Amino acid sequence: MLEIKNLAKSYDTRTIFKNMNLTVNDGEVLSIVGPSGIGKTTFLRIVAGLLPANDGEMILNGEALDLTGDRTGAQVGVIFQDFNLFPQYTVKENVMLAPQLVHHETKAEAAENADRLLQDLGLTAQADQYPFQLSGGQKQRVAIARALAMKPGILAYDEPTSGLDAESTERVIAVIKQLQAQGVTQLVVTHDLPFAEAVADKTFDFGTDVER
Ligand SMILES: Nc1ncnc2c1ncn2[C@@H]1O[C@H](COP(=O)(O)OP(=O)(O)OP(=O)(O)O)[C@@H](O)[C@H]1O
Repeated sequence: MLEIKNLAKSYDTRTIFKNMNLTVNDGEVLSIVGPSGIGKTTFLRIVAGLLPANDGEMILNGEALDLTGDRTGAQVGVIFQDFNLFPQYTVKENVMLAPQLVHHETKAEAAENADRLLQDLGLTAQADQYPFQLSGGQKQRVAIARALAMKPGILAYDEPTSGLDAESTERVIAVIKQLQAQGVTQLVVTHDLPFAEAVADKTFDFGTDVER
């Protein structure tokens, strides 16, 4: 479960949001919507531990997350819009790298987990390919596999359907639902309302649900 209490963020003197309160239960999918420039990416970067909050708390499965913008743990897995895959590594290597470096998994353990995740996400045939050889939808699923390999308490996606065709969007919906059935808690920042409708258990609207 993710609990957000009284979260606030300003850039200099400009308040982007304040008194933000939110609870996402295990296995729930929360969609985060709102007009352009309202603060969704800012919020996601705070959740990811990349940007400091000015005030508030974020508690994941009973553990307070660092909100100084300098988090070292891997409690939150984030799938960014540009995927940030390592271009010099194969798909499987992309998935294997961080668990070995951060969780000190052996190469054999990391390989076994990567094989399983790639199979779950329909990417077994792409395991030895490089990111430049993949479609947008395949890159998206590699980014999801790579995030899941770190066994995060929550997964957060930034605009996961942007640039995807209808078939790839359907596939992302299927992946999110599959993870939801496994009890994975997920946050989805999106402009795509039909997509939000298809995956979300509940919606947080930055246009109306926060103070500023
Ligand atoms: N580093 C920064 N310094 C100052 N202001 C910023 C900074 N980053 C973002 N902002 C401002 O904060 C506001 C929220 O930006 P943010 O990118 O979070 O919005 P968004 O809801 O994700 O928009 P979009 O849907 O267009 O991506 C915007 O007005 C933006 O100009």
